[in-house]
Amino acid sequence: MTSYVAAIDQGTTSTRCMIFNHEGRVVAVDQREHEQIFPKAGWVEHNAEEIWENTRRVAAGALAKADLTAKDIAAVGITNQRETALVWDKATGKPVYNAIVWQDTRTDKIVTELGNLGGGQERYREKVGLPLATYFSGPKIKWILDNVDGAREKAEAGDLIFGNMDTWVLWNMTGGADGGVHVTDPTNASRTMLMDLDTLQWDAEIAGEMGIPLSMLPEIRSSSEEYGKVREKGALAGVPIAGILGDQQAATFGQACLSPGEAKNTYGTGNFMLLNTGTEKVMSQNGLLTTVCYKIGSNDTVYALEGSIAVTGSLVQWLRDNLGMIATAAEIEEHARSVEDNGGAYFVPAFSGLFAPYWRSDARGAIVGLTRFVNKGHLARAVLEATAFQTREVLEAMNADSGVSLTSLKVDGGMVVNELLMQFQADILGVPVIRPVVNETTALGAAYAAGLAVGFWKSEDDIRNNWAQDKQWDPAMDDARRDREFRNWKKAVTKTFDWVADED
Ligand SMILES: Nc1ncnc2c1ncn2[C@@H]1O[C@H](COP(=O)(O)OP(=O)(O)O)[C@@H](O)[C@H]1O
Ligand SMILES: O=P(O)(O)OC[C@H](O)CO
Repeated sequence: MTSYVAAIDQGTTSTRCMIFNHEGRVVAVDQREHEQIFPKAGWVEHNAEEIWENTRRVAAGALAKADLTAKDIAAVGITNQRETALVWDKATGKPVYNAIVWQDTRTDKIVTELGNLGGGQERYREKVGLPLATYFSGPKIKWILDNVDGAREKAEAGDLIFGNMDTWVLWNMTGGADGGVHVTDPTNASRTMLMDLDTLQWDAEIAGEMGIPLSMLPEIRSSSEEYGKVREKGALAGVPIAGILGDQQAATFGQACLSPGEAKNTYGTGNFMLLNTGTEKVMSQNGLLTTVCYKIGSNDTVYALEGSIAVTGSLVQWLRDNLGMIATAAEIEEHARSVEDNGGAYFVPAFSGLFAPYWRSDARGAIVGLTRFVNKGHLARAVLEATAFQTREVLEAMNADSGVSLTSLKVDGGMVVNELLMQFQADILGVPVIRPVVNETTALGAAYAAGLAVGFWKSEDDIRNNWAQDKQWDPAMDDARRDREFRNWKKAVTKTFDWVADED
C-alpha cells in the first residue's frame, strides 16, 4: 500500500526530506545543513556534491524515522531554492564550479553591461517578467562560462549542462551520468531570465545575448507529471518523481492559494510574497516580479506576482553567527521583548543590495538612528522589524499592481514561530496575519504536485480541504504610530542607496 508522498526540499541553508500522509500532515522529517561558502564580499556559493550527498541521506533518514520503505511512497516531489545556478559535466557528473547562490552579487557588471545594450534594467522584462538583476540564473551561467577555464568551449561542444538545484537533484536521482533526466519545470525556468513567459520555452535571443548555448539548458516540462523513477540504489529506489516546484511557488501551492487574488508570505532566509493572478500574466509597475506560479500537467499555466526580499531570517543568522549576539535564532525574541520599542533604531539589511520593490544593487546594509540609548534589545527589535517593514513595502506594491487590497496575509516559514514578529507584522500591515497548522508548506506543495500526478490526491479540492488555520494575529497598533514607524523605515532605506560605486 502506498499511503504516503515524500518531498525533497533543497533550501538555501539545508536540505530536508519530509513524508506526508493523505491529510497533508507531516509523518517524518530529516534535515541536514550544508556549508555556506563566502569566497569574497558579496559572493555566496554551495558545494553541489555536498548537497546531493545530503539529499540521499535525508531521504534515507526520513524513511527510517517513519519506519517506512520505498514501497509505502506513492511519489516524490522536488522543491528547491530557486535561481542558484550549477554547471556540470554530463559525462562525469562533476560540477565545473560551485553552485552560485541566488544571493550572490558577483554578476553586477554583467548585468550593467547587458542593460547598456538598451532598455537598462527593464531590457528583458516584457518577455521574462523580471528586471535585470544579479539575483537570476542567466547572468550567473554567463559568469561561469566566462571565468572557468575551458568551460565555454566544453559547453559549446555539448559536454556541459546547466541546472538549478531541482534539476541537479532530479538528474542525480534518475541515474546521473548513467542516463539522468535533464529536466526542469516552468516555475524554476521562469527565474533564469531565459524563459519566455508565454511559450514556456527558452528564448534563443536572450540566451544568445548572454552567450549561453541552448544545448546546456534542461527540457521544460510541467510542474506535475512523472519525470522518471528514482534509479540510484537508495532509500527511495523505484519511486516515481512526479512534481517540481521552486520553493516559493511550492509554498503558494501548499498554502492552497489556488485562486486568483490569494497570497502567501514565506519567512525563511529571505521573504517571498506571491499573489496568484490566475491565467493572467500581470506586468508589475511597482518593482514586483511576474513569474510562473505553477503548471499542473496539461492545465493552463497559472501566473503570480512576486515580491522577493533578499534578507530576513538570514539577518537573524548574521546576528548569531557573525556578531555572536544571540546563541540561537529563537533567543532574539527574548531580547526584543526586553524593550518596548526599537529605541529609534532601524536596520536596513541590504546585504545583497535591495530586491523588491527597489532593485538597487548599489545599496548596502545600514543601521540608522543610533544614540547611546540604544541597547541590545532595541537592536534585536530593529532586526525583527526590518522583516515586517520590508513585507509592508512588498504588500503595498502588490495592492497597487493587482488593484485588489489584500484583507489578510497567510504566512509560513522558519520565522513565523516568532510571536513578537507576527504581532508586529499585523500591526504594521494593518491586516490580520494567519499561520496554518502545517507550516512546512514548501515541502507540502511539492508533495501535492507529485501526489496529484500519480492520483494520490484527486484534485485541487483535496488541497483546499487539507488546509487548516493554527493562529491569527490582529492589528493592535494605532494608525498614527503605524504611519510614523513606516515613514521612518522608508527614510532609513534611502540611507543605503548609492553605496557601491561602479569602480568598486
Ligand atoms: N524564533 C525565530 N525568530 C526569528 N527568526 C527565526 C527563528 N527561528 C528561525 N528563524 C530564522 O528562520 C530562518 C530559517 O527558516 P527556513 O524556513 O528553515 O529557511 P530556508 O528554507 O530559507 O532555509 C533562518 O534564517 C533563521 O534565522
Ligand atoms: O531557500 P529559501 O527558502 O531561502 O528560498 C530561496 C528562494 O527560492 C530564492 O529565490
